[in-house]
Amino acid sequence: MTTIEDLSEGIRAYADLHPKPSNIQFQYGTAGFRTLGVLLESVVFRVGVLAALRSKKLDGKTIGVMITASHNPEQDNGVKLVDPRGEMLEAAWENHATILANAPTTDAFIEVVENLIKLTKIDLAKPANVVYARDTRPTGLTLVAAFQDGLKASGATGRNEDIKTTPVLHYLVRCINSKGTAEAYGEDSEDGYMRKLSGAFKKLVAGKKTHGLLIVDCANGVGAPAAKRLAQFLGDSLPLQLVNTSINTEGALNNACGADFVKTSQRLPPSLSGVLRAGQRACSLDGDADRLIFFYLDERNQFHLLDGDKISALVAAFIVEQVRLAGLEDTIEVGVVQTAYANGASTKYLAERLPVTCVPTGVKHLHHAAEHYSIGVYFEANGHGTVLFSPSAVAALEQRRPSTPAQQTALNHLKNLIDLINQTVGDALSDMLLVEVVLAHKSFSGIEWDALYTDLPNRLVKVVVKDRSVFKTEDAERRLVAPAGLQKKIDELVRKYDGGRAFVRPSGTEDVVRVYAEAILRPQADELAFKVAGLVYDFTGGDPVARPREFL
Ligand SMILES: CC(=O)N[C@H]1[C@@H](OP(=O)(O)O)O[C@H](CO)[C@@H](O)[C@@H]1O
Ligand SMILES: [Mg+2]
Repeated sequence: MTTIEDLSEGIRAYADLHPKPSNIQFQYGTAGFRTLGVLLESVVFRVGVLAALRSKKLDGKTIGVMITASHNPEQDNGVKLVDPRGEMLEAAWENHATILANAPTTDAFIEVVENLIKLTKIDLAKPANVVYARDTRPTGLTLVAAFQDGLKASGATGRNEDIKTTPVLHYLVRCINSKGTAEAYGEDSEDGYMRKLSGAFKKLVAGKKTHGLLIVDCANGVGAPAAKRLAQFLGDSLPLQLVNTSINTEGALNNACGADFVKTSQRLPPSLSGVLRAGQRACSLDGDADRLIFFYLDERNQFHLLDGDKISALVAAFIVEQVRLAGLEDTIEVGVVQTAYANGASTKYLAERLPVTCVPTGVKHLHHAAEHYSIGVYFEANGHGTVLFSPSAVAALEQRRPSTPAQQTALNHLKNLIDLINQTVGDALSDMLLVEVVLAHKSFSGIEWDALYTDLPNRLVKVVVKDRSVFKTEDAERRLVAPAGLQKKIDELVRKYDGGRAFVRPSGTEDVVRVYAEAILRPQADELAFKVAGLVYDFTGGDPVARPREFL
């Protein structure tokens, strides 16, 4: 496809098979496009064309496309693009994606495509390469077919990876594009990924005791087949017991299981009761296996959550320790990135030990901020995160000539961590191995890990408002600048609570405003959250009749 005319003709041949539903506006948000799966055919078709154009723009580098709605209900689906280094799509192109998705007719779509080509100076003679995968949702196959039509319409070469986890797709993109270069990331296959992770894991835990059987809740999603394969590669180095692995059972995906369920409801998935024993650890993946939450039951069978903040604290402290043991504390600065949803106790624990940055919600913000440290650790409280080693940190590790066996050991550990950690994106399976490495090194069970700091009781509440776009924030979303006057009222409330903190922001993924509150005592955290929720509701003219009863 070398001319605009060819491309327009190609699009015309397929676009009418996937017409845009007339009453819907699509938005490429924090997680790409996401809505009911049956509404997305036109969007994925157009994303096929967009991915081809993005690839041409980048000299034929391979672009990734993942069809998933992560932790959302089974009937939802979504699609997002992955840039050549395995990172999220460049922000300017999110905008192009939204415009393309909303063109009302085939003619209008062709026109915006032509505009995009001119605006971004795309040379259509360049090749286009796209690698794509989907999660286990029932709408996935139909959407893949529509997406493939988008590739055909634009003459792109596609590589179908079928059912894969989101992090594996990101990994593949980076491997394909870095093949044969000095930055070669690995073998571009799922087994290559498994070999890389499990190989590094085995080296890191050699001579250490891992902690018996780890229960893995796979959310009845794509994590199940991936974890099964990983278990084969891990062998005895980390025995896994997989639960919630029914990927073909209708309605099972993310239903009363998975990382989002555990984090949001702060309790054990019912399917694990009677399976998880007191003192034993377990973890939950989300529907596309890029989030991870740990938990355990104490001797009184009380549930304890070990969330993204706890993972961050555990991992950051370990890396700082290894950097010091390697004698590199003056060369390598380890820093942590969080969002406002990080538990206040975690921020305090971390800030006493290393630099901490707070950024707005959404992984791309965390990822970019983490790139500013030589080693940047980032996790959202909900369990999405990873660790980034900058080129300068990698170089420092390579150049370092250790003067003692202890320095040599720490240096080896850090180098193996680079291979263990999926640096393209948060990765539940890679993070699970990372946590197990640190626990093995520290001889920690869930209890000692949990004791690093005590979470402040907290509560997250959704408020449905008429128009969430009137909510504007500043200071990494911790304060409202609009609607005018509301922040002052929130401040007045917060002041009345011991250790109180609360903030309000519009969700980027749902049509709600979120209220977060924490305080020293559980009833106080709840009260503060429901008072702020009530305040937000009333302040924005919420209907008194429909006012949720729990709002105070
Ligand atoms: C409080 C919360 O968990 N918010 C989530 C949620 O964003 P919202 O903008 O809050 O809807 O979805 C994002 C994408 O998955 C995730 O990055 C973020 O952490
Ligand atoms: Mg996810």
